[in-house]
Amino acid sequence: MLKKRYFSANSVISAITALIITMMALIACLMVYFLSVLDDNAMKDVHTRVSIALAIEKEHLHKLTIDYSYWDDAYTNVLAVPNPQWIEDNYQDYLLPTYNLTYIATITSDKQVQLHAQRECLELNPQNIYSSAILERLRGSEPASPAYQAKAFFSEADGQVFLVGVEPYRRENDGVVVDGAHLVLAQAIDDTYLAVLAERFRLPKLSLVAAGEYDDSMSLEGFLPASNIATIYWSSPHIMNRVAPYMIVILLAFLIITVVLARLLLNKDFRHRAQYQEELFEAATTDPLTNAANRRYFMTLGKKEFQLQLLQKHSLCLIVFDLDHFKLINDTHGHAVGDLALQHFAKICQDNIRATDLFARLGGEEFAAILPKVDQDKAIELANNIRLAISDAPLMVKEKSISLTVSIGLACLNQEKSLQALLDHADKALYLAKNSGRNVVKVYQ
Ligand SMILES: Nc1nc2c(ncn2[C@@H]2O[C@H](COP(=O)(O)OP(=O)(O)OP(=O)(O)O)[C@@H](O)[C@H]2O)c(=O)[nH]1
Repeated sequence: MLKKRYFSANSVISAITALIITMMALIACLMVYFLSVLDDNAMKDVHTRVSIALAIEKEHLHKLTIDYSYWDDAYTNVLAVPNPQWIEDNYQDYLLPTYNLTYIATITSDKQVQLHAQRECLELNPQNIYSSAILERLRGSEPASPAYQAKAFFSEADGQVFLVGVEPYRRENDGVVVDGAHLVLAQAIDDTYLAVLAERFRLPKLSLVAAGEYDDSMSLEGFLPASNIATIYWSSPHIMNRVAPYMIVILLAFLIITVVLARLLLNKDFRHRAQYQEELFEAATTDPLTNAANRRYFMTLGKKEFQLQLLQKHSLCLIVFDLDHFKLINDTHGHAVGDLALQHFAKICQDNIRATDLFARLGGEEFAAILPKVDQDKAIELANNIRLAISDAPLMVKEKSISLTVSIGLACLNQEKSLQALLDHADKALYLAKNSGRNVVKVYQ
C-alpha cells in the first residue's frame, strides 16, 4: 500500500531534443545563407572578370587598329594603287596570323568593302562584312562624335559574332585622316577564342549562346547601344551545390548523434535521480528493521484513507499489535534476537493482510494495520488468524525455539472523527487485551 511518486524525465528529454533540433535547423539556415552569399559573390566575381577580360580585348584590338591605320604604306598599296602582293605579304601572311585575327578589310570612302585577308576556313564575302554596326561606326566618323571615340565593338557577319576595330587611315607624320577610307580588323568570337580567353583570364568555360537572359552570362552589345548580338555564357562554381549534400549528411549525422547521446546521458542521469529519489522515499517512509511503513507514513497515509472511507461511508478497522513480554525476550536472548523476533512478527502480519491494507511499525514492539472496507467480524477474524499464526510459529534461532504471543486491540470506524481517535480506541482495546492475560484480541465497544 506504499504509494511512490514516479519521476518522469520524458518531458525534459523531449524539450531538450526539440531544442537541439531547433539549433541544428538554425545552423543549417545560417550555413545555407552564408553559402548563398559566397555563391552570389563568386557569380559577381566571375561576371566582373569576364567584363574586364572583354574590355581589355576591345582596348587591345582598338589600339592595334589605330597602329595599323597609321601605316602610310597601306594607303599607297591598298587605296591609291592596290598591290595584291603587298596585301598578301603584309595582311594575309603577317598581320592576320601574328594577332590571330579573323579577317582584315578596308572600307573605302565610297563605302566599298575590300576584303584583304581572312582565316583559311572562312568564306566571307565583302557584303557580309559590311554590317550595320560597322556602318554606324562609319557614320560616327566625325572626330567630335562620341561614336568616333568608340573602341572596338561587336558585330555580326554571316551568322558569326566578331569583335571589330574600325579606324580611318591617317598620315603617319601628322595623323590627318586620309581619304575617309577605314581599316577593319576583326576577331571571331568562337569556341577557340573563348577557350583562350578563359585560360588567359582564369575564367570558367565560356560559350557563345543566342542572345538572352541567363544567370551566369554577359550580353555582347553591338555598336548601337541596346543591340544584343549574342550572349557569353558560363557556369559559376556554385559552392552550395557541391557542399549542400555533404552539409546535409554531416548535419543529420551530428543531429542524430547529439540527440541519441543527449537522450542516453539524460536518461542515465534521470534513472539515477529516480533511483535516488526512490531510496530517499523508502528511507523516509519505511522502518529499516521490519520493512513495514513507519509511524509518520502510517499517520499521513492513514489519515487520507480514513477520510476517504468516512466520505464514502465504507467500513474501516484499525488493529494495534503489541508483542507480549518482549522485554523478556530481549533480556533472555539478547537484543539481536529481539530484532529477529520483530522481523518474524512483521513478516507473519504482512503475509496475512491484503496489499490494500496499510501495515506499519508504530514504535518498539508495537505495530498497527488499517483495513479499509473491512467490517468488524472480518477484522476480528483476521486479528485472531494473526494471533494464532504468531503463537503457532515460534522464532527459531540456532535450533532454539522461542515462543511469541501478541495482544491485539481492534477498533472499527463508528463515531470517530479522526484517525487519531480511532487509534486511541484501538489502544484502549489493546490495554484491555494486556490486562486480560495477553495473547487475546479485544474490540473497542
Ligand atoms: N530488540 C529490540 N528491542 C526493542 C526495540 N525497540 C524497543 N525494544 C524493546 O522492547 C521492550 C518493550 O518492553 P515493554 O514496553 O516493557 O513491553 P513488554 O516487555 O513487551 O511487556 P508487555 O507489552 O506488557 O507485554 C523494551 O525492552 C525495549 O528496549 C528494537 O528495535 N529492538
